Amino acid sequence: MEALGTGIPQTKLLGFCHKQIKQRLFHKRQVSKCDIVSAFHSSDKEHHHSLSYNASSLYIPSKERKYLGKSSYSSEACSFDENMAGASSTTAREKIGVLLLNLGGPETLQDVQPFLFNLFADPDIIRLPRWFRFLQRPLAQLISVVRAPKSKEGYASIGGGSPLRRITNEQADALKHALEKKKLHTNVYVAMRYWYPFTEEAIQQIKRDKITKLVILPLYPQYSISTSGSSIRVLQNIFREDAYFEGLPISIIESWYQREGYIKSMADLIEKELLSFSNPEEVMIFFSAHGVPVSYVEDAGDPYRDQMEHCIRLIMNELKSRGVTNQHTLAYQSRVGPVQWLKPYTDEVLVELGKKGVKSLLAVPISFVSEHIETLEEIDMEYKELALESGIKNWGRVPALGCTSSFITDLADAVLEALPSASATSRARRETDDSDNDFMQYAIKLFFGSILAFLFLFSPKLISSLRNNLL
Ligand SMILES: C=CC1=C(C)c2cc3[nH]c(cc4nc(cc5[nH]c(cc1n2)c(C)c5CCC(=O)O)C(CCC(=O)O)=C4C)c(C)c3C=C
Ligand SMILES: [Fe+2]
Repeated sequence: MEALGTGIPQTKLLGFCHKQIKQRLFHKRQVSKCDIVSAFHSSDKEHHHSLSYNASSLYIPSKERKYLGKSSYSSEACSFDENMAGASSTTAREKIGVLLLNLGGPETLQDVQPFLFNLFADPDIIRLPRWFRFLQRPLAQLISVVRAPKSKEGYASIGGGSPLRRITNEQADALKHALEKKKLHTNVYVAMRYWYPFTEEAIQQIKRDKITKLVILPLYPQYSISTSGSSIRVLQNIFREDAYFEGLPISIIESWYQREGYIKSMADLIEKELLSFSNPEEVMIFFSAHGVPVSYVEDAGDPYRDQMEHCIRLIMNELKSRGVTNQHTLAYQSRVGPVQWLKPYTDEVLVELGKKGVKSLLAVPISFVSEHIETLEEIDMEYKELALESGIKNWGRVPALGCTSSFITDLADAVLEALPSASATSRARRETDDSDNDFMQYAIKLFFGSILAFLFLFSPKLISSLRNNLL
């Protein structure tokens, strides 16, 4: 099993694993055991999992570098009235910021290749062993160029670009208003991981606005190393270099799929969509989650699969309590590259269900709260066609939550609940990575690495295998 065509056994990939993050946080003293447990372990309690910390307490091994195709851009943020004070837990002088984390998407077809470069250059997306990390960017360049034509086709079919920026801005606006209704006046910022507005810009804006307390809210209900984890790592890299952020009380809501408001909002959407079928009780509810490579869960301790399964249990229990007792199933979509991804795969399950005689199916995208290429193209076009070809007669799809008011109100409650636990502690002793400072080791790596990179990148076998797997 190889890691995304690198030729490196997947089982040997190191990356920065979730278990290591937990251990390192423990050893850095500043986060209590209790905080970590609440942040990483799922429970049936109906509150979010949040992690309060001071930025300087976190250890991050690798430097963040990314392609920046444009020289300037503005960060998206809702306006902030400095004189307005918030809810009971804040003081009149406090300036509360909410930072929404999201993936970002190409806005034009020209953006697609550099966007893909940013994505594949992320060490949380292609997880290379330490000694091979210098290959990250050349590999990202190669994979992004090879994959771009296929991705462009997808984006062209949904109007020439991703709707993510627009929808996320609308959600930011709606959240700000929902918080205002609850008497908390905030500035809501958007930080995208792979496209505009980039995380770094949102962070600069927070600093310029002199925010005094920050709640970080990833727009992914379930935690994965590859999504929320990656964005949080970037933030940690920025924060530990900056005295302002080291002193800023911060609370991170790591995952929130188990919140009552979210579960009920999802159940509402499903219930409503079932009614569009002529025989609603016969419809198979088909949850389709974005996949991750199996090694993330089995080797790196990514809680994503557990959280996904738990999330679906909670939604089905909620539906049951409303008298909806349809059959349901979960499958994983959008795999990339030759490695094993979480199973079962959406396309394979659709064919099986067709063979088994399922006639009506309601697809429910479950890992993301906005419409995006994988709902609009992959589910609505590719999977629908496959399902109909496989014998399924009646197809439906639940829309993404977007700005559904019960959902946004619940996110506002999550922010309010997270605020009291935002905390800052004194500057921690920084742990530097010895090997990063060791010039000899670096030179040796570079020498052998260059030879390997040459063999790797210019091998016709590798290039044709990449083409087969990425197109
Ligand atoms: C919870 C959601 C997501 C997980 C987990 C995730 C992991 C993951 N993704 C890739 C590769 C690609 N993802 C792409 C687009 C994309 N991914 C998500 C969400 C998750 N990804 C979203 C919302 C989007 C769409 C953004 C948009 O523009 O609308 C793409 C680009 C599109 C394409 O070419 O298919 C790639 C590539 C990996 C490798 C991965 C886990 C390791
Ligand atoms: Fe993805």
